[in-house]
Amino acid sequence: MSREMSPIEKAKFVAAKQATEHVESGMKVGLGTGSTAEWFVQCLGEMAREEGLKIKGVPTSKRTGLLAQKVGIEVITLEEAKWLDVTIDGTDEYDSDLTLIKGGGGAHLREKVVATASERMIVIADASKKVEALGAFPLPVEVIPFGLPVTQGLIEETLIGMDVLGREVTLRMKGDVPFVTDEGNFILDLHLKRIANPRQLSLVINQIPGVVENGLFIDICDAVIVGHGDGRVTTRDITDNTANVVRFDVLDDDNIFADVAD
Ligand SMILES: O=C[C@H](O)[C@H](O)[C@H](O)COP(=O)(O)O
Repeated sequence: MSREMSPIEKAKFVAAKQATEHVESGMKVGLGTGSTAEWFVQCLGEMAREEGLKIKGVPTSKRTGLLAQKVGIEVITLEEAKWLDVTIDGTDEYDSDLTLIKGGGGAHLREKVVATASERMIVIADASKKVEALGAFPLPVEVIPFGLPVTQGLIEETLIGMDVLGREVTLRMKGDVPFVTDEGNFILDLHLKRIANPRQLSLVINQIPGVVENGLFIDICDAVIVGHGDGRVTTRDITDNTANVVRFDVLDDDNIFADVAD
């Protein structure tokens, strides 16, 4: 399978494959959204079919829910699960504190709810998602459709006082109409270029009437598993005792991971 992949797809795949090490039968698992998370769901499906893995999955989007059912994963709601052992999800950006920008696929609201209802959140990503400062990727903000121009105006006004490099705010479109989230809301993308203080920005944005949730994930992500185009996987876990130590694993031709450094 991996031989025909582009380097970027291979990077996503190896990160997703490595993340399955954190899943075992009996667990309740949050299933992220996006192209990297889809690899993870596919891997779990394969384990369910070939190794009898039995988990209950809580999808973070309708799209992921459909895929999970298709590959043979039992899907339950968050209400049924109440609490999850782990959530595995992709990201659009992450920094050295494991603060994230998510929502490139418009799913960050449900993703944040699911991740915060989980014992651990593990992010899977290709190496291009690592940034020195967050903000090159536009920050998605989910807003209710009612009074959209008012909410957008308040966000624009608020950004004037914030330490960011760009201040353009655009309504996300799907063709000729606004993109609509699974919760029936719209997305405003904030083109900030560089966010000096993500925590302050997140608090201020979420105070604005009409805003449901922004795409900054702060103090939520516990570990990032980064895949590389050559099959290497780098893990950064801020919750274990070896915090900040990077582990390198190598994917050999038979898809077997072996530690080569600690
Ligand atoms: O709304 C979408 C999610 O936050 C995704 O996890 C994020 O956009 C990353 O997606 P991908 O793995 O396709 O880059």
